[in-house]
Amino acid sequence: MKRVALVGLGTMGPGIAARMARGGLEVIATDTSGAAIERARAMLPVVRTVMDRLGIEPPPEGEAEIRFATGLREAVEGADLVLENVPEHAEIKASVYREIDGLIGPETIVATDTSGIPITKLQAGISNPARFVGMHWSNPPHIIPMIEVIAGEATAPETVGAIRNLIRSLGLLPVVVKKDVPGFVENRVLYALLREVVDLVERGVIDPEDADTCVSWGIGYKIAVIGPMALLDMAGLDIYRSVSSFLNADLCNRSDIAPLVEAKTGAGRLGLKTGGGIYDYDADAIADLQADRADKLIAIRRILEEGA
Ligand SMILES: NC(=O)C1=CN([C@@H]2O[C@H](COP(=O)(O)OP(=O)(O)OC[C@H]3O[C@@H](n4cnc5c(N)ncnc54)[C@H](O)[C@@H]3O)[C@@H](O)[C@H]2O)C=CC1
Ligand SMILES: Cc1ncc(C(=O)O)c(C(=O)O)c1O
Repeated sequence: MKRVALVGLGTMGPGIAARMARGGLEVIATDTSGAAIERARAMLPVVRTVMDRLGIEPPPEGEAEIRFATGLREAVEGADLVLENVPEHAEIKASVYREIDGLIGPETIVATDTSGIPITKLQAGISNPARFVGMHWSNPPHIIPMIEVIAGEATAPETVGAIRNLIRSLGLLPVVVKKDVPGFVENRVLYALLREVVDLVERGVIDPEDADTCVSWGIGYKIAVIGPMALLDMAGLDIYRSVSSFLNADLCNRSDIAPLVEAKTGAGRLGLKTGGGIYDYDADAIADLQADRADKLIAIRRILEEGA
């Protein structure tokens, strides 16, 4: 696999483009928004510096080029892989698949970075579903090494194998999800946690800052080293059995969107990208906050990879 077309340059696209180019893949990236293309172009030096600090080396042939295209036709022409990164709405994704369908060859793989729309549903809108697959990166994609690979009912095993091998060749960690369940694995786990934390904050059990301290220093720090299944063994399955016998029934099980989230999104408070969400952000301090987070993620990743 040599050439990748990346469609969508919002939160995820620029980091993915940079990571793939660092791995030697020629990237042609596009977005319907000219502003998004310019923002992505401007982000590349910062992202490359973070990858340098992570010690992510290019292959002997060197880092590949990233080009920006203003239209889908130019972006996907000659691509071995088209990676779709447009918003998480099935209809928007379907319109992209309809548009590229006539522009790509039978060998081109189309992958989606959907956070959790079933692949079987998305691949129904493409004429070669055997070459369609989920490739779910985690944010920030130039730092987090794990990528989920998900087959839909019509995905060929060779397509899964090709994407898994591609991820390995980039020095990243593919995890093949064996069933096409909504949210796959990473987001099922993350959203179980987020649902509970939002509920606890909403019910006044804890303030947002203390919830973050509790989860980051109590669970997050430990879980980076000891995964949840291994944690069960560390705690003892007898303990888990006793606690879960009364606690499971009391955990949040709401199936709608929490009022706190509806209120914030309704007021346009989407988080960092609008200058405020759960917390408020000073526009001048956002770059420093992101740099500080990148520094810490780099330091933790080095230790996890190399040992203390
Ligand atoms: N934000 C996150 O933390 C993560 C998001 N994802 C998934 O990745 C995908 C992209 O997410 P984000 O980057 O957060 O979205 P975003 O909303 O930040 O960016 C999407 C970009 O797609 C562009 N776009 C819309 N329609 C287009 C079209 N027809 N052709 C080309 N470009 C088009 C928009 O202009 C925008 O720049 C979604 O499916 C999302 O669920 C996956 C992992 C993490
Ligand atoms: C809130 C949220 N939702 C989805 C994702 C994703 O992986 O798709 C993430 C992420 O961190 O990557 C996320 O934080």
